[in-house]
Amino acid sequence: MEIKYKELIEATLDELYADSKNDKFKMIKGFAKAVLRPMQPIDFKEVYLSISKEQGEELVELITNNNLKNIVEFGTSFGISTLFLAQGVLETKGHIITTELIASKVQKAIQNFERAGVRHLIDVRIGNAIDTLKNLKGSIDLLLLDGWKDLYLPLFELLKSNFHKNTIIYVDNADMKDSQLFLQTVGKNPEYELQSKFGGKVVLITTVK
Ligand SMILES: C[S@@+](CC[C@H](N)C(=O)[O-])C[C@H]1O[C@@H](n2cnc3c(N)ncnc32)[C@H](O)[C@@H]1O
Repeated sequence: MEIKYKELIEATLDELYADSKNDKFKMIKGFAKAVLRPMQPIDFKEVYLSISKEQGEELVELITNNNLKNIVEFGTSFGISTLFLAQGVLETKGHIITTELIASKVQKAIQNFERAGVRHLIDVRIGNAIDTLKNLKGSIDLLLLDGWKDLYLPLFELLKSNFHKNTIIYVDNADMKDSQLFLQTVGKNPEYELQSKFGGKVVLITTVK
């Protein structure tokens, strides 16, 4: 990766991680809004909810070690995970489609991609992932699932025809209830293999070879 990109991405990530230190307080506000009704993404419009730095660094390795080029991400938030994906595809000469429901988050994510010098690698889609990823053309090498967990199964079904025998599906927050239901369903299919990482926080789904 050119030094120019490496420095810009790392500087942007450092700033974003520093800012995300306030997530805990902002999350309490989000939970408070959801006392009398189910939680909604808008309740967390100020919150990063990002993957950890260790996860991000491992994602970069996953992309470069497996030469993954066509990447789709569900759940952009402010773009932390997308910036790690960008580090990977700078090496493999790939590109990223990422999608986020909350327009204000998308605006900030785009600013972050511009600051990091990688906007040209990222197709950012605003709206419900079920709509924005409908009729997706081309194959997917890596699908990162990191949005609302009840959509993991419908999105997996929607995008299944874009998978190939080496596609990797990265499931974040795999230990949450809805993710577990999704993984139980996929795990029943003998075509797929599940590998747990980060103490069960992440599961990688691959095709049995
Ligand atoms: C856990 S956060 C993503 C964090 C991000 N991947 C990172 O590591 O920086 C989940 C995001 O998914 C978004 N989201 C929830 N439901 C969605 C939907 N139906 N379509 C698109 N995005 C959605 C939320 O607004 C939230 O920003």
